[in-house]
Amino acid sequence: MSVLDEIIDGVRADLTERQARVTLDELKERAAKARPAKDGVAALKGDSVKVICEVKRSSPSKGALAAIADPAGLAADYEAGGASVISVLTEQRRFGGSLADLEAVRAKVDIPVLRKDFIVTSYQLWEARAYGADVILLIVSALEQEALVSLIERAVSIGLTPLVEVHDEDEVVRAVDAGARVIGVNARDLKTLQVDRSTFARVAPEIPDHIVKIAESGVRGPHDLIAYANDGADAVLVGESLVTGRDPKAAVADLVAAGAHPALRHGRD
Ligand SMILES: O=C(O)c1ccccc1NCC(=O)[C@H](O)[C@H](O)COP(=O)(O)O
Repeated sequence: MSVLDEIIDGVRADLTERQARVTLDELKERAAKARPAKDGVAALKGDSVKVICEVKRSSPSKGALAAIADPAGLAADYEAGGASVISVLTEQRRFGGSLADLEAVRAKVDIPVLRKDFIVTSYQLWEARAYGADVILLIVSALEQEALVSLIERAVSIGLTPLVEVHDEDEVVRAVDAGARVIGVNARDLKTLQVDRSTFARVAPEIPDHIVKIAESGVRGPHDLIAYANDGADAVLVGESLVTGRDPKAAVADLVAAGAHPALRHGRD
């Protein structure tokens, strides 16, 4: 069984427990009272390369990364540094996240918030909206095509922007066929957990021009953002280097400044 399979088994077990406590109707009522969702696509487009900053306590590949007692405070620092979107890992067992983290971050920042989790049912989409998310992650390798199509449709219908994650060219075809408008290429192989930054350069050319392209994982600093941007990234998603660094706000500001460099505008206008 792969690491991804193991994670999803745990996600399904936790989901069963939450579904027994909170009905779908209750979630929908809560979602109806939430602030309207912000436009994730608009937040990720523009002249500069955008930065998505992640609240990440631990990971299957590295174990504990950072305690993060105040996820909302960290998110506020990211926003002050110029982040375009905050990513909140809500998976509990392997990443130490929660829906409470999502809710706290949503209450603190004005920019769009991504619920980063392993979404396999529409119940989790309603949870995402009920706790204030604007964007959700759908991982192609974790979903049958029919489920991918239906989750994208349902997400859009309730105002969420789906970020559809791929790892290879075949998954790009599936994501595009399913109607993705935002595609993230994850450099981390979810079976081996190895990060290969060259994945984006190989896979991104297969993504049609009108789709927002995000390079996920392995960004250690501005040099990696610039490399991803030169290979066509509209945005980068950064976790580990921000949560393990000494000054997240300054680190984000450095990334944002690199992403706004006029030299990167070539081919992006
Ligand atoms: O981070 C992991 O070890 C991991 C393992 C299995 C599935 C997903 C995993 N991470 C989720 C992510 O995609 C990253 O948190 C995100 O792209 C940020 O990456 P990084 O900047 O390298 O922390």
